[in-house]
Amino acid sequence: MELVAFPSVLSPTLLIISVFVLVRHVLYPAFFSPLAKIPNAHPLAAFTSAWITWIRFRNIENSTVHEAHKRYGSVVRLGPSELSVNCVDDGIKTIYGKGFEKTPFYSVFVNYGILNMFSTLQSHPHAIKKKRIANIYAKSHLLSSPDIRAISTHITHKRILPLIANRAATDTPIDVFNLYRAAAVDMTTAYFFGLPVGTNHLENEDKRQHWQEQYLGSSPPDYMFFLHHLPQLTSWLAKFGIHVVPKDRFFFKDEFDAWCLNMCSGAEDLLSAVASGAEKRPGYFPVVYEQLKRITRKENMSEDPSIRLDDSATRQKGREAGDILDVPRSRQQLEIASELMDQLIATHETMGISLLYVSWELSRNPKIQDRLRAELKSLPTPVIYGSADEEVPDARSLDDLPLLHAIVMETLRLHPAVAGGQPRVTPPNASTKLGDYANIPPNTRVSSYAWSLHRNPEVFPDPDGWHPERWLESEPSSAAYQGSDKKERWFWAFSSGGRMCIGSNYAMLMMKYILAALHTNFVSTIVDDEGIEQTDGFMAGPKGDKLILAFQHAPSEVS
Ligand code: HEM
Repeated sequence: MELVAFPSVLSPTLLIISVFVLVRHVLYPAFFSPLAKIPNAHPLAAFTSAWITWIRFRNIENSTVHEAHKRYGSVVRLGPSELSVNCVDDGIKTIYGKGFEKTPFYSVFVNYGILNMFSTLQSHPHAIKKKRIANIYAKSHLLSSPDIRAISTHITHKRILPLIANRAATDTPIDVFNLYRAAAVDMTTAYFFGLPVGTNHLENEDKRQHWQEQYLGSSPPDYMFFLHHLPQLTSWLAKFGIHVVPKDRFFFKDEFDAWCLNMCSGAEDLLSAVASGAEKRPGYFPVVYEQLKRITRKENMSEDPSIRLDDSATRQKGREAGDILDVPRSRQQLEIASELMDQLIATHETMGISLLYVSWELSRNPKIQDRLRAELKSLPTPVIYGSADEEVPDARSLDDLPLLHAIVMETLRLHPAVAGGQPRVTPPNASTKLGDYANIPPNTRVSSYAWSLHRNPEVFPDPDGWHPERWLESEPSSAAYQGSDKKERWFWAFSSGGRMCIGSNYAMLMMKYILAALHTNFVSTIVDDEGIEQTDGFMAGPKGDKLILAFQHAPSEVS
C-alpha cells in the first residue's frame, strides 16, 4: 500500500518543480525576459551560462563573440543575464561612463589582501584611489617631467642601445618579447622607486627570468579561467584539498609580494637620503612611491570600507616564505605596495605585447620602417647610439611625430594587448538602453571587447590589415582607410571612462622612446615569428610567447 502511495505524493511535488524549472529557466528567459528580443550568440545562451563558460574555458571567447557580432549586430546575448555590446553610442559610452560597477572577475588582482585601483569593484572607493596619483600620469605632467626624461635617457642609452648594438655586431638575433617586457619593468620600477632601486632586467638576464617565474607562478596563465570566472568554486574546492589552480601559486605570490615590499624599502631609503640633504636628481627620486606615501598618510584608512586586510595572515605567509614580509608592515605600507604591484603587472604584459606587435609589423614593412627612421632622424635631438652627449628627444617633439604615432595607434588597434571583455553590471534600480534595446534590467552583466570594436569595417575599412596611414589624414593613400565614424571614438585599447587605463599616456610615451631608440639606429628583420598569432584571452599575447628578430645598424642616410 505504502509503496503505491509514495509516488502519488511525489508526483504533484515533481510536477510543481518541473513547471517552476520550465517557467524560470526556459519560458521566461526565452520569451518573457526583457533580454529575449536580443539575438543569442548561441541557441543555448538564452537558457544557461554554461555555453559562454565553456567558450571561455576553451580560450575562444574573443573570436566567438566577434563572430556573433558580425552575424547578429551590435548587441548579442551571451547568457540568460549577460550581453556583449559592440557600439559607441548607447554602448561603451553608457557602460563605461557612470554607474556600471565592475564584477568579481577583477577580484583576482587583489594584492596583500588589499584592494587596489584595478580590483576595487565600486566606483566611490575606486575614485579615491585613482585621484591619489592621477596627476603624475597626466599627459601634461609626463611630457614635461625631468624624471621621465632622465629615465628614458638612461635606459635607452645605457641599456637598450648597447644590448642591440652587441647583437648586431655579433649577428645574434634576439627575442624582443623578453626585451620589451624587461624594458617596461625597468622603466616603470625606475618611475615608481627611482633608478637606483628599480630593476635592471635588461642587463641582468637571471634576475629577469626569476622575476618572470614569480610573476607567471603567481598568476598562472593556464589557470586564469578558474580565477576569473569560477573564483568561488575554485576556493571552495580548495577547502576540500582539491586544488584546481596549483597551490604553489601562493608560494610564488608570497615571494613576489615580498619582492615589491623590498622595493618599497629601497624607495624609503632614497627618501631618507633626500630628507638628510642628498641631491634630488631627476630619475633618482621615487616619484610614484613618494606621492602614494604622501597622500595615503592623510587618509583615515580605518574608515575606508574598501580596505580589507588580514595583516597577521599576510605576515604569517611571509614567515612561511622566509622572507621580508616577516617584518611587520603598516596598513599604509601594504596599501601602497598593493597599488604599485598592480600597476607594474599592468605595465609588463601590455607594453611587452604592444611593442612586440609594432616590431613585427615594422619588420614586415621595411618601407614604413625606413620612413619612420627618416622621421625620427628629423628630430632636433634624435637618439643616436654612441653619441657623446647621450640625448633623447624632448617628449613633446617625440609625441608630435605623426608617423610614429600612427604606427603605434594602428598596432594597438589591430593587436590590442587587452583584447577581452571588460565586464560590468547594469546599475540597480534603473533600466538601461544598449544599442537598439531599451529596458535592459538591473544587474545584467555587460561587456565590450576591444577585439570587436577595433574590427568594425565601417569605421576601419580592411579591419584585418595593418594600415598606419588611416591615422594620417593628410596622407593621400589614407582615404581608402577612412570609415564612416571618427576612429578615435572606437579606439579602445586603453578602455574609456572613469576606469580607463591610468597608464595610457605613460605607456604611449615610453613605448615611443623605446621605438625611437631602436629605429633611429637599427633595421629589424624577422628571424622566427612562429606562433605570432594572438591568444584569445583577456590579455592577448603571442601564442608562441616570442618573436625573434635580427637587428643591423641602419645606413647612415635614408634615401
Ligand atoms: C600599452 C600599454 C597598456 C595597455 C594596452 C593598457 C590597457 C588597459 C586597459 C584596457 C584597461 C582597462 C581594463 C579593464 O577595466 O578591464 C587598463 C586599466 C588599467 N591600467 Fe593599463 N594599459 C597599459 C599600460 C599601463 C601602464 C603602463 C600602467 C601603469 C603604470 C597601467 C595601469 C593600469 C591601471 C592601474 C588600470 C586600472 C584603472 C582603473 O581601474 O581605474 N596600464 N589598462
